[in-house]
Amino acid sequence: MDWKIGVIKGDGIGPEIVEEAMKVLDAVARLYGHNCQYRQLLMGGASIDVHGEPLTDQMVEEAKACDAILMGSIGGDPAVSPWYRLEPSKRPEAGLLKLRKELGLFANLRPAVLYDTLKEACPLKESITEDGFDMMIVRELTGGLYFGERYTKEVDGVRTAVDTLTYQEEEIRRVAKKAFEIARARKGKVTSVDKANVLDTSRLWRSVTEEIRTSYADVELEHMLVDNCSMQLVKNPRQFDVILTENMFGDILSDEASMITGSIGMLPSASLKESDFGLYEPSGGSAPDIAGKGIANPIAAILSAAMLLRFTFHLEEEADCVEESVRNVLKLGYRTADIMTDGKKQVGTREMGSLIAEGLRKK
Ligand SMILES: NC(=O)C1=CN([C@@H]2O[C@H](COP(=O)(O)OP(=O)(O)OC[C@H]3O[C@@H](n4cnc5c(N)ncnc54)[C@H](O)[C@@H]3O)[C@@H](O)[C@H]2O)C=CC1
Ligand SMILES: CC(C)CC(=O)C(=O)O
Ligand SMILES: [Mg+2]
Repeated sequence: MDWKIGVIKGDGIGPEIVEEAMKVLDAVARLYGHNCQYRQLLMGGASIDVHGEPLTDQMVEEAKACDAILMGSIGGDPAVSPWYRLEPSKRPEAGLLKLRKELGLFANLRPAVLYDTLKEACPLKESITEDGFDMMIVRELTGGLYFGERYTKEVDGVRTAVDTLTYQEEEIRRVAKKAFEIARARKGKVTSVDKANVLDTSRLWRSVTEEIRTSYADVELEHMLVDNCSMQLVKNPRQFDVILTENMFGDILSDEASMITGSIGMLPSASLKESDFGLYEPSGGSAPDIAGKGIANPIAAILSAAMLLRFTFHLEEEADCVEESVRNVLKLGYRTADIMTDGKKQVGTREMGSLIAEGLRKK
């Protein structure tokens, strides 16, 4: 099979971890006889440096011409980076939001799995983690607060900022359907997370998810308020199968879920639409605090590449092969700094990528 993959290395640790994901994709392609071609695309700070804007229209067109996009992360440290002296619509994050919107990637899948081998890296107590957990967060990605009208202006001499949270029923319906489909292929439970005791958008969210449930009699639906959900994630993460939620709640809850797997460096993601096209990226950011040190964990990027094989190309065996190699390398005791615990072997970004690429075994 021919793979035409757009690669956005991005900023900070982005290039370091994407190179390891490409190393693994190249190795899988060799093992299974696929032809992998990359097209480098610019976005975020890297694009600002060249084009003066975080994502050009030409990049969007080039991205659309690919089968899938593999991405690192974008952005810098706002306290020091010159990118944050630009107006907000010209900053790195605006490029990412534009890309998600232009490509219509409304469903962001963020799987949070506690590997047996990483229990020691999990900050939760043993009685909570002993049986592990495996959840999928389905986050709405192209609506809500991140895409509403926003401005800051003086009102009666007082600086006033406004962000708008809007959802239309169709935006909720399509992502809810995805969540129910995914739950059906897993343990059959959707927890829809909202703030329906306060927000109108959440009350609409509840009502639409209730409508969708009628087409999925085999899937259980429960509703949970977001503040309670953030607590339940650390109290009893095993209760969750699929968490369905809106854009900002999903952004926050998925970072929390990542930490209980050991590190944000472990959490991949897939951003999907109705077709097979998808954008695959780690859930975390560009980690400017560790960029250039060769210590970032590339596993989230590598597992994102596995999701690319599964969701865009429907190559289950190849995706399993990558995930299996990640599990084996962890079992052998190799750890990057963020998941390092006593008695394990600490390795850097490139070594971790090489171990996973070299550990691939055809089934
Ligand atoms: N999708 C994207 O491209 C995203 C970009 N960002 C951007 O990233 C920049 C930094 O944001 P932060 O709030 O610091 O979040 P962050 O996720 O980049 O970092 C938070 C903490 O996690 C650590 N970390 C993240 N990924 C890691 C990895 N692979 N291995 C080891 N440790 C890792 C960092 O070192 C840091 O201590 C900002 O400019 C932000 O806007 C943030 C989130 C998502
Ligand atoms: C940088 C933001 C626009 C996005 C974000 O934090 C995320 O997708 O996790
Ligand atoms: Mg985030």
